[in-house]
Amino acid sequence: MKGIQDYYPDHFAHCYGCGRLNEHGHQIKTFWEGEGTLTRFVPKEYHTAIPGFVYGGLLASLIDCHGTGSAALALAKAQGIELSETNAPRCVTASLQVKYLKPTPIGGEIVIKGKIKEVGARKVIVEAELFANGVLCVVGEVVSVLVPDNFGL
Ligand SMILES: CCCCCCCCCCCCCC(=O)SCCNC(=O)CCNC(=O)[C@H](O)C(C)(C)COP(=O)(O)OP(=O)(O)OC[C@H]1O[C@@H](n2cnc3c(N)ncnc32)[C@H](O)[C@@H]1OP(=O)(O)O
Repeated sequence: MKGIQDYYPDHFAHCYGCGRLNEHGHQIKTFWEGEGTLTRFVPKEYHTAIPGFVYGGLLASLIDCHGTGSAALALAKAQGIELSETNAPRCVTASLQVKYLKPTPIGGEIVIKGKIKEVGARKVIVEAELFANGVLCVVGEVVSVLVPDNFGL
């Protein structure tokens, strides 16, 4: 199953967190799950803060790119955009807030769930919850803004 990131134009697909063309990056995929969004990620041993627990910066980056992916999904839905390899909205992070509620263990899958709080013409606010082994460890809020398709070209 494809994530929204599989539809980003190539020139927007190099992000360290979510770019499918960044061989060194996380390459996360974000999907709709009901009215919410979903991203899964399995941390490696080297994503360590202290042995056994995930580095917080990695968790922030997962919430960041889950937020921009969720925002792109929400804009596509709100604006009736049919996703294709040359046609997907692309959002950039304007603001990222993260609260670490509990240490996040390494070992097993992380699940990030997103709730679309607000969708405007260009701005989307996404609330995120990050779970490890079913336990809520981190919450966040991402403000994303649509970038023009020719940005950087
Ligand atoms: C380095 C990457 C650069 C971009 C690459 C794009 C390619 C994709 C790559 C993907 C990488 C993936 C992830 C990464 O790592 S992205 C890397 C980290 N992010 C950045 O470098 C973004 C840098 N900032 C900007 O480029 C501009 O400031 C943006 C584009 C964000 C807005 O400037 P722009 O002039 O376009 O917009 P606007 O002023 O008309 O405002 C529009 C709406 O947004 C609201 N708002 C604005 N700022 C904030 C804020 N801080 N908090 C809350 N809200 C904010 C504003 O009130 C308004 O709301 P409303 O009044 O409509 O309700």
